[in-house]
Amino acid sequence: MTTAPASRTGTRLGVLTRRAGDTGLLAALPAPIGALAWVRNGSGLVGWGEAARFEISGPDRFALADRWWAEFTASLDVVDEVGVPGSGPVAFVSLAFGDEDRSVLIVPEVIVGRRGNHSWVTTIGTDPELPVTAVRRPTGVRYLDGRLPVPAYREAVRTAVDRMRAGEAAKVVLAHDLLAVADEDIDQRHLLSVLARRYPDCWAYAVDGLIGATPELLLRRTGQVVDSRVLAGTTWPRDGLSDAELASALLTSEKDLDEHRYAVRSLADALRPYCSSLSVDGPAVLHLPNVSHLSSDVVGTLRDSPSLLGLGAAVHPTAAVGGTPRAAALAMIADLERMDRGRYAGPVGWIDGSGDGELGIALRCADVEGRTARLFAGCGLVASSDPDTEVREAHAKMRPLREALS
Ligand SMILES: C=C(O[C@@H]1C=C(C(=O)O)C=C[C@H]1O)C(=O)O
Repeated sequence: MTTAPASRTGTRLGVLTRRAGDTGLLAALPAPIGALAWVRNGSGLVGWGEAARFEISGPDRFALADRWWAEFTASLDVVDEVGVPGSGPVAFVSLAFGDEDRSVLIVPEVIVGRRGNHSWVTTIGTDPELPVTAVRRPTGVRYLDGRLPVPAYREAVRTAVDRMRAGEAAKVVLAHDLLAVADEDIDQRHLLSVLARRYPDCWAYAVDGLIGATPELLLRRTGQVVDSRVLAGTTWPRDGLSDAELASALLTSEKDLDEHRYAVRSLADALRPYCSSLSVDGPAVLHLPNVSHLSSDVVGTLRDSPSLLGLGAAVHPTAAVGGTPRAAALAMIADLERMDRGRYAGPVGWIDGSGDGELGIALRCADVEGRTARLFAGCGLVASSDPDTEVREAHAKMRPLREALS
């Protein structure tokens, strides 16, 4: 399914990027819904309003989104007084994990950006000049089963482990969901600001109601350089263990190292054909307040100038969120999860008019609509995984959103 660009037809849209004072990104968001964000350690982009929207589903979603963005940017009159990645026209991107669900690109009317010493405001078309309303915290939040409640998830993990022991796949990532319902419509800015404050090393994001803070960078393109942060292999704070003890447990766990190797290999193998050089640095341990992960950084020099979405099509889904071999793992996910992942575990981030941008993996997130938030979390499984441990790991991964909703 394709929908036509919803840009204002007939006239060329004007885009103006001007330097601005550094006033804080998330605090600029004017309204409780419709937040667009990609923020880490106080830098990044936020946006609001919609100058254009493109929705798509199907196996060609990356290519069709890419083509739409190229055509859309070619139709703009751009004045960019800053000239860094993220200035000028930007689309916020949130693509579905699978072929069936809806993917979306949104071009805001207003973007506020910060990168290094640069701060700017971009307007696309007209600035709606919305007054900033007060941020409201959600009240009366209660939790309900999602499509795959915990007992059914535990059983799905058990079955996946049995099937991997029988040789069906080496790694598969299974996820489950949970519903949170508040008394009133949830203010997306509250979730974003709590996530950004408690998880400053993650990328706090919001696109069309999908709100989260991901520690995993699928791909970033900055000119000819492409890089990625691959995570797989997880533990979490317990029994008073220090960070050093958690790190040494992870770095010596064959199960976690296996999970990690599959994920790095899937990303690096898919990226290598596009690169004249590619290096992998890791694994090291990334400590977050709720979990610690094995983490590897991959950096490549691009041979030509493939677009970020084109590269995304080549690497998604990595074995961090799919499995190994990919086709067998995806078949097992469809068979055992029996829920739509929607945009969870899909690429999320932004692209600009010169082909630069950042796509994270949409983890540690909730799909927010009105009073309801649908939370997701998943775990990489290998033949030696234990169902109860994986259920606890998924619980730890939902903690950021539960904290933000409480
Ligand atoms: C699937 C998720 O996380 C992924 C799975 C991990 C693991 O199994 O160790 C670690 C990081 C992510 O790549 C999630 O957070 O929902």
